[in-house]
Amino acid sequence: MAHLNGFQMANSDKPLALNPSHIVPEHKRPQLGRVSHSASKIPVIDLAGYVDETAPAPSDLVHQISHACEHYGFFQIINHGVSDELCDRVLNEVTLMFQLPHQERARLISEDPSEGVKFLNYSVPVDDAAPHNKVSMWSECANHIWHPTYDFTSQFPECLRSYGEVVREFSKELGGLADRLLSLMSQGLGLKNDRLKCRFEEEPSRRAHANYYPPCPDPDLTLGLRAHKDPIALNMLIQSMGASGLQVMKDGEWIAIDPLPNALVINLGDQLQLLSNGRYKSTVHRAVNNKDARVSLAMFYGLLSAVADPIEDLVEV
Ligand SMILES: O=C(O)CCC(=O)C(=O)O
Ligand SMILES: [Fe+2]
Repeated sequence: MAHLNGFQMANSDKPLALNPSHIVPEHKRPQLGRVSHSASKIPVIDLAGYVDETAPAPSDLVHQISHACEHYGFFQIINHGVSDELCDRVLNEVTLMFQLPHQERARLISEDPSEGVKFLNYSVPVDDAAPHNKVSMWSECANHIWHPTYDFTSQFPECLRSYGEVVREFSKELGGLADRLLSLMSQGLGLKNDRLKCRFEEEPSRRAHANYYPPCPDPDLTLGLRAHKDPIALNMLIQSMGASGLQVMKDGEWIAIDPLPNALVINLGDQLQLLSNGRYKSTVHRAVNNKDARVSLAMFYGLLSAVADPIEDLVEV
């Protein structure tokens, strides 16, 4: 079987080739021909001019954010204040990281949740009715903590140095962006600007997932990431231009979030759904494959523990 540019998963002793472990049972395949690629189906919100999260935002902007959070749980943002040049450099470094010799990545495979950085190859059930039948996802993930100020890369191995440098720079920017988004989301819930931010600062969790989806000879038979909701509060994601892979379930239909120049994809996870007392939605999404490689970097932010209770002011008594 033809090898795919010689890419080798970190957990494998052979170059990657499509084999039975990757093949999704027929009734759970992505049916790519049925996916909607209509750009207008997921909101695109322009943050131009919104720089100070401590000041009240224009009511139209607050409305756009709360509408997207309530009805979609997903949106894209443009003019978000993170330079295009930096986003390009980050995505380039993600690509280079997955071009490291597979032995170097294999050394960083770990089950230890406290590990600073680890590589993962997922093998997961895709059908609730058959929880023991696992399918290998056609993807690899590098998972590490991030922080806007503290040097989280000091424990990174030498081979991730240049990735570490750029992702630190990016994390500074994303810390500020998270503050602005949480301020808008708080205002959308009728709360004080800093209400959500203060809640997260009690016990913050920040993890990054750098995802690599290798070129796939038959994307219709595989999944990059199975359908899931993110358990955390907020995800801020950049994706490579070109191949489209991220898809969102809306009204029973899969909708592709095709890469949009200079945009970040924002989605809410289960914690924000709970904190907002169900007003904001955590939405099912998945990643599918292409004949070409795709990369993304998901920056997750939320609370360390699962959230049980909504923000007090949102509970009617
Ligand atoms: O690669 C993507 O676009 C999806 C990533 C994602 O859903 C995740 O890391 O949880
Ligand atoms: Fe996700």
